Amino acid sequence: MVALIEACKRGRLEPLTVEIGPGALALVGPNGAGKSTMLGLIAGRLAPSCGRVTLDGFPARSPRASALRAYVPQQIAWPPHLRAAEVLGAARRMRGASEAALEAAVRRMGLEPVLPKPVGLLSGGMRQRLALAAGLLGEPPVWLLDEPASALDPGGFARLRGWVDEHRANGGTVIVSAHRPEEVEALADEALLLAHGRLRARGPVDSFYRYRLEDGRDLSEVLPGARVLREPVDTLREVLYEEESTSSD
Ligand SMILES: Nc1ncnc2c1ncn2[C@@H]1O[C@H](COP(=O)(O)OP(=O)(O)OP(=O)(O)O)[C@@H](O)[C@H]1O
Repeated sequence: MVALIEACKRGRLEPLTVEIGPGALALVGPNGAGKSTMLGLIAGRLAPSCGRVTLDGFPARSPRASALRAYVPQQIAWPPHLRAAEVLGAARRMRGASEAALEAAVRRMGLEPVLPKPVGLLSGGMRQRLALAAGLLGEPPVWLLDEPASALDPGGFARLRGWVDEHRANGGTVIVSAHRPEEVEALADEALLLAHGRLRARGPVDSFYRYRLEDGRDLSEVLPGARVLREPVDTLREVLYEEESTSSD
């Protein structure tokens, strides 16, 4: 399975070429960097302004590509009176998945106690678990997760991590946007850094800090928020924390 992005989105993402194979790739970068835009392009929710986006050669907006991927956006507005079980049932029918796949997804995310509840009465974390279970049930090869961990408690995060680990061990692809270094380190093997709509760097999570841009400059030279970094850039953790602390100035 290969996702290929040779595309741009006007005003949001400059032209870039990215090939993504099996494994887990984290999209990182400051607010407004273009992470959700990139996920939206791969998810077929956004049309590129130039170029093309394909999954295994199929255009991202084609039905063939949609059968290959699951997309869990940052927020989903379900009608509040729908029960969690009804949301999952609708997702199962839409995906053409089995009852067993639905039950497995419910167990994965620990949703048994909230199945009879209207989604409008669920906590933010439980809604996020529901979004993950509904989005990932049936487990297509490519998972697109937009900040999946932000509302999860440690128990929910451990469940997500376990599911992601198993998917990547089975040869699946996970593309996940995340801000917190501990989430990036837990969920991904590789990180891709976007800033201001441009691809800045890509490298293994555990050696990202030693990554140099193709033009020879250090990461800290092109990320405005990273200017204050100690030299050399020591860890991905440091890059993101410094970016956070300078953006609140
Ligand atoms: N519907 C839209 N129409 C036009 N521009 C948009 C739209 N949604 C987002 N943008 C802009 O596109 C750029 C990239 O936004 P995007 O949501 O992809 O960033 P992000 O990296 O996911 O940010 P965050 O970390 O805040 O979620 C930003 O400048 C944003 O203001």
